[in-house]
Amino acid sequence: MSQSITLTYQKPSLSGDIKIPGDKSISHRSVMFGSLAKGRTTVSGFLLGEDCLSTIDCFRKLGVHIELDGNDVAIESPGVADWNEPSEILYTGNSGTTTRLMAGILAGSNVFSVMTGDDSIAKRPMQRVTAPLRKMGAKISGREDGKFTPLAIEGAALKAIEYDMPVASAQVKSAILLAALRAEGKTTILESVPTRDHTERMMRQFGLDITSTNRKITLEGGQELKATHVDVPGDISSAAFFLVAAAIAKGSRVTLENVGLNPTRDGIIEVMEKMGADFEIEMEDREAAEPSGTIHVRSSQLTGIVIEGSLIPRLIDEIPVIALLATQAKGKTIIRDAEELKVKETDRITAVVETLKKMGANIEATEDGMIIEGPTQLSGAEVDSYGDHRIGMMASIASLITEGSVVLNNSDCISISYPEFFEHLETISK
Ligand SMILES: O=C(O)C1=C[C@@H](OP(=O)(O)O)[C@@H](O)[C@H](O)C1
Ligand SMILES: C=C(OP(=O)(O)O)C(=O)O
Repeated sequence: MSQSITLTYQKPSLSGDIKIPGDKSISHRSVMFGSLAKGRTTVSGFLLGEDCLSTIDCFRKLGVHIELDGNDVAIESPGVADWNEPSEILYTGNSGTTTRLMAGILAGSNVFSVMTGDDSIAKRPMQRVTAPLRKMGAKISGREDGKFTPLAIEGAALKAIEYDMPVASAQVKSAILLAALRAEGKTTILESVPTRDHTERMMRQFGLDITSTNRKITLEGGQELKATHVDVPGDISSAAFFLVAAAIAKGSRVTLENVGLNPTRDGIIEVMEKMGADFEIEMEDREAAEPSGTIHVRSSQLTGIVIEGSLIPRLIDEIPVIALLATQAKGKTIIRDAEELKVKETDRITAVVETLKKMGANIEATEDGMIIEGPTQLSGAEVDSYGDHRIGMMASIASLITEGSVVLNNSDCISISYPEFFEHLETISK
């Protein structure tokens, strides 16, 4: 039952405050770590997006007791060594993070399990995790020899590896680190480009000894996790939609509270700065595992820039909405080194270019990104989310500045990462 919505705005000036909901990456990890640790872990600020609910569902099937009370979660776990062998298939829905991190967790567990997800997950590459996990001794079988879901994983005794990452991916790094926890010996991971470090930070929060210097991460297997409390900050990838909205809708002034500002995730801030956006950041001045703050943003004149190299992993999920931002910047914006976009929920290079072209943008796809020339007055159009939450939200934000309505088909997928999105859009566009 896919929904279609018509978005009609008279080019409003946006104003008001939004409290950004919990970070998706950190919410997933809070339930994973809380389930690995024996005892009671509590979480506040948890994201109630469908992807994170898929993670909860998987651990419930493994015998972990998980209670939700609004954005608070209480996890009571017997510890990884005493999970139940699930009688049902672990369904990971639309979530790449759940599927890949669970592969690492299940590889070193004591249970046999089968994991599968939706049609989008079925197309996403899994060899990037199954190959290194097999090197560690994991017993994994799967479609096309483990290239795709479904994956069947028989928990096994693992050994440490040294792994030079062939792709810049926090999901791959995290899957290996989670398996390394249960492996004999010291695992070393080498990253050529740094990726989000939420797993490393949370490992420390749960009392583990992990070192990370010069893109080399090491973890000794066999360490015990200590159950704790996790405070999840807001998701900068969700805030990105409203940062861009306020930057491009003339006369806007918007405050975004509770924005996670981990330096491995804040590439969009660097982009906005270079483009000449008008914003201020107030950092939350308390000790926390993950930094966060409030961002005040106003509309301004923007200039096109080049976005490439080590900046890409720091803003990979924000590229759809950054492409929209670039349609309103003067001159050329070039996004390169972003071929990973092709293996997200959909091929995001094609989806972004087709969607913005329908609205009249001057945008072309390249092998590893896109080139956008602005500024362009966008026009209303009928578009599709491609079943991808980030494409659906990008198109919805575009409707704030289009001449005429945007009809968005398949809008329901937005609840994957941001169930309150339309409510928040209403709040600032009234
Ligand atoms: O580790 C994570 O939580 C994530 C890592 C990124 O994926 P890759 O590891 O595939 O780059 C990102 O795109 C995804 O939304 C979440
Ligand atoms: C790519 C994303 O998530 P995942 O890989 O977890 O499906 C995303 O949220 O943009």
